[in-house]
Parts: sequence; C-alpha cells; structure tokens
Amino acid sequence: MTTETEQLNAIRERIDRIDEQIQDLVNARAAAAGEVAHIKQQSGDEVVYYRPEREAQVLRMVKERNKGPLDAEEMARLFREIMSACLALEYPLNIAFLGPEGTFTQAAALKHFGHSVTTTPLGSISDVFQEVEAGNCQYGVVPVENSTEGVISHTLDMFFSSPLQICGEVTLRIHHNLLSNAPSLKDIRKLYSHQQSLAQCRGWLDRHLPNVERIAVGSNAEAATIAREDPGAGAIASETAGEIYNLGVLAHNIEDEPGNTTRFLIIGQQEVPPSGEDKTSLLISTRNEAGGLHRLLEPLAQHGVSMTRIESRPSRRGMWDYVFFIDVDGHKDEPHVRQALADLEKQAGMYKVLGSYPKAVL
Ligand SMILES: O=C(O)C(=O)C[C@]1(C(=O)O)C=C[C@@H](O)C=C1
Repeated sequence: MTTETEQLNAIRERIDRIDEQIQDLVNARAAAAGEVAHIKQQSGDEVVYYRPEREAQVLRMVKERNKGPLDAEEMARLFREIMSACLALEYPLNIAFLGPEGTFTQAAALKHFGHSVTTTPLGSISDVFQEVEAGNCQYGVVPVENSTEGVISHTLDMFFSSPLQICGEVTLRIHHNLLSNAPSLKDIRKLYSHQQSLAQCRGWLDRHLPNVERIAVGSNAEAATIAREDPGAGAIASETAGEIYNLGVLAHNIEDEPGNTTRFLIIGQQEVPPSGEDKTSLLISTRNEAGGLHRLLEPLAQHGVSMTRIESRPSRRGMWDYVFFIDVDGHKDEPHVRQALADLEKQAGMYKVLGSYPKAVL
C-alpha cells in the first residue's frame, strides 16, 4: 500500500514534467513571436508591434477551444500574460494611464495589456492624450463610462480635438473599499475620494458615515495619499491602493450596485484592422432642424447596423446644438457598415470616426 507521501510525490513528479513541457512550449511561442517581429521590421514601414485585432482573435480562440477543468476566462487570463511577455520581447510597450499608481485605470491597463508592459501614471485625462500624441507612450488608457454614474464627459470631450484613435476597450468590475489607518469607522472625521466613487457609494455612506464630511479629490489614489498622512481621514479606493499606500481596509465592497462596472478606452495612433467582432465609435452632429437625429440615424437601420450606445453632449457652438457619441456594431471596413457610414456622413453636420476596434474579450 502506498503512503500519502508517496502518492503526493508521484503526482508532483508528473507536475514537474508537465511544467517542463509548458516552459519549453512558452519559449517556443516567444521565439515564434520574435520571428514575427523580424518580419515586421523588414517591411520598411513604421513598425507596429502591438496588434489588437490579432490579440483579440488569439484570446477568443483560447476561450472557444477550452475544455476545462480551468474555466475559459481563467485560461484566457493566463494566455493574456503569455502574449504580453511575447510582445515585450518584440518591443516593450509604455502605457500612459490616469494615475497615480493604484487607480482602477492602472488595473484596467494591466488587464488589457498584461503585466509585461511599463505603465506611466499621469495627472489628468488630457495629459494621457498628450503623452500618446507626442509619442512618449505608445498607448493610453482612460475611463469612459460607469454603469452606475454614466459617462466620463472629460474623456468624450477630448475626442473633439484629438487626432488619436480608439484601439480597444476594456471593462473592469469596480469594488470600492473604505481605507484608513483609523482604528474603526467611528474614528473617521473626513472622507476623501474621486467624486464618481463618492457617488457610487452614496447609499452605504449615508447609512454608515452620515455625519462625516465627504471631500472630492482628483483620484482615489490621491485620496489614499491624504488618508495615509492623517489617521482621522478615510479614503474610498481599491484594495490595491490600500496595499500601495499602506492603509487598512475598514470595510470591503461598499459600492451600492453589486454589478458596478467601468469601461475604459485604449487610445493610440494606429487604425486597427477587423478582428471579426468589432465596434465602431463615432462623433456626429445633426443639422439643427426637426427630426434631425432620426434622419441622421436612418442609414444605420437601412443597412442592418445596430447602434449599441448613444450619448449626447453640448457642442459648445450654440444653445441647442448637440453632438452625439455613437457606438455601432461592426468594423468600418465591413461593407454594410461602410455603406451605412457613407450615407450617415452625408446627413451629418460634423462626422468623425473615433475608431473601429475589437470588442472586449476579457
Ligand atoms: O502576431 C503578431 O503580430 C505578433 O506580434 C505575435 C503576438 C503574440 O504573441 O501572439 C504578439 C503581439 C501582438 O500584439 C500580437 C500577437
């Protein structure tokens, strides 16, 4: 009869042999990515190493063929990291994000690109656009909408004047935590956070900290910095921010909506070819007349293109002049989308394609 130790040793030896094979295969994959890089360099044009459409296809294939016991999402996350390491070998990417360190935007950047990129924190959404436009960072990550609080209008407004393209999207479940070095909730005198996070936790705060002053600051990480200096202060931020800024967690998951999700955009200089499952974002305006918006959107229905989102913003040109941010299903190079957009452009006052990009996979 074998003892438990002998059984464990046998399985662990099997695991060692499997690991060796995985390691050889991952290195073979990295070498293949190196060959791809070599061919890209020979093409003569400006070399684009990061290929969002190919990455989306690779991750979708991983999910489709997955047989378990690991679930498809988990397997895709592992491949996300393998591909991230392969790309870093070809060319190390530098990603600008709305900082400081420890914001949800940084978590979104790492979820999208994997952990083998360098992330550069910047002070504002416009700084992120500027660094990418200047070429100091190849891509940028900015928040664009939250399921409870709606759009982040500053990001949308940047697209009026920026030449950058949307190259991708990533969504992140947002969990808020009450961080502080105070011994308990009743010792908190002031509470700091980004205005969106304060809004997303309003119900919980009304119940648990009704008399504590709420102070909006530039980011959750900035709030954590303040709370680190002042034990009478609390901050609403992520658990990661708690670790980075050395703060205790007095309450977990205090967001009012359990499904609280934020969507982020990846911005860059490149146009992304079709991946098979894409979205197109547009900025358009109607001529200022009755039924204008209805007429403007008619070509979408005529060509069977579904609109998945519409957001209106004042154009700042006149009292009643609005522009619309629209997302449609499909890539601008697919024939039915191309025809719909050509007809729409004829009706529109302002018309700008912000980018066609793969739908979020992870
Ligand atoms: O297929 C490519 O173009 C590659 O560079 C390879 C690879 C990969 O590791 O699979 C790496 C980086 C790109 O963003 C896409 C895919």
